[in-house]
Amino acid sequence: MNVDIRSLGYVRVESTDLDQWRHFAGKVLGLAEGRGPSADNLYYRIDELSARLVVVPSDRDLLSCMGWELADHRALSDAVDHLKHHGVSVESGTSEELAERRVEGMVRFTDPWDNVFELYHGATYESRPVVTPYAQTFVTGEQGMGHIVVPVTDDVEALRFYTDVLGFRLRDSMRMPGEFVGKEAGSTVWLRFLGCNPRHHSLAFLPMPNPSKCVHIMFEVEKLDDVGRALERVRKHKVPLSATLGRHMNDQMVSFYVRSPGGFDVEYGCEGLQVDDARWVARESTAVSYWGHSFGGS
Ligand SMILES: Cc1ccc(O)c(O)c1CC[C@@H]1C(=O)CC[C@]2(C)C(=O)CC[C@@H]12
Ligand SMILES: [Fe+2]
Repeated sequence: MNVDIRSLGYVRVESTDLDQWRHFAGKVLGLAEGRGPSADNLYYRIDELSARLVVVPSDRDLLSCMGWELADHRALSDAVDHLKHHGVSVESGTSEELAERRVEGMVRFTDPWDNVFELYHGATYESRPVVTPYAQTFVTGEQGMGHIVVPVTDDVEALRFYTDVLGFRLRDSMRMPGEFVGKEAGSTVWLRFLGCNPRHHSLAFLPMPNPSKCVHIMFEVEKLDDVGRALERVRKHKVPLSATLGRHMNDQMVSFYVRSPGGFDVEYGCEGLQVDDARWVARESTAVSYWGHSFGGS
């Protein structure tokens, strides 16, 4: 009886302006627009899975939920037992929700900071190869769709919840001055990076509230040239750059950050580190990046 999450599977976003998302996801990020069960939503593919990013019409712009993939129905029922044992209230996906997500089974719960997690199994995948608008290949497979950084308010409890209750493994930590996140001067808070597969981190948390309910989501492409070409599209379409190109210290990813229509950032990178749990040692990185990643300056 445990939670055995295999990867970040999908992200659902609420949007007041789907045209803006269509432009951003298709023309800037270069995701492949697909079709899905509802004509009202936007569905994006980056690999064989039917949809990785889904944009749903709403009266607000924010992250709706994250979908985390489990191996099968047995893994999902073990996860539910474990969550209930830890006092988490879990609701089952309705038949409409399963049909919309094209998964066989799904449950939903919120963490103590109102982040919405969906655990699912049995997603559909497509026979036709994905054709992305700029011919880039996304790094997915057992590493999942990428990573996501969510806001929390208690970094100590968040580490306990995501590791002991959700089964993520600690991969790296970064100390931040409390002032930076509105806490007392001289205090320290932790930014933690957590994994569930060979990707260095699939989930991270920042101890600072965020109205969009997400700090960023990250997509990884195979080639540096595809990161550079995406950066040129960002400039061409005058999308606000949140951080310049740089190489992170902990996962060694070369990436940049852009502001999405959801109010959170999208990180777009390549060359992310893969780790082996049997040998990995979680340490404390002492810088955001080896070079670059100037936040708030382009
Ligand atoms: C430090 C780091 C390592 C690997 C990553 O994939 C990654 O996104 C980060 C940066 C995390 C973080 C952020 O996204 C929001 C703005 C933050 C809090 C900073 O101002 C420093 C670290 C940044
Ligand atoms: Fe990131």
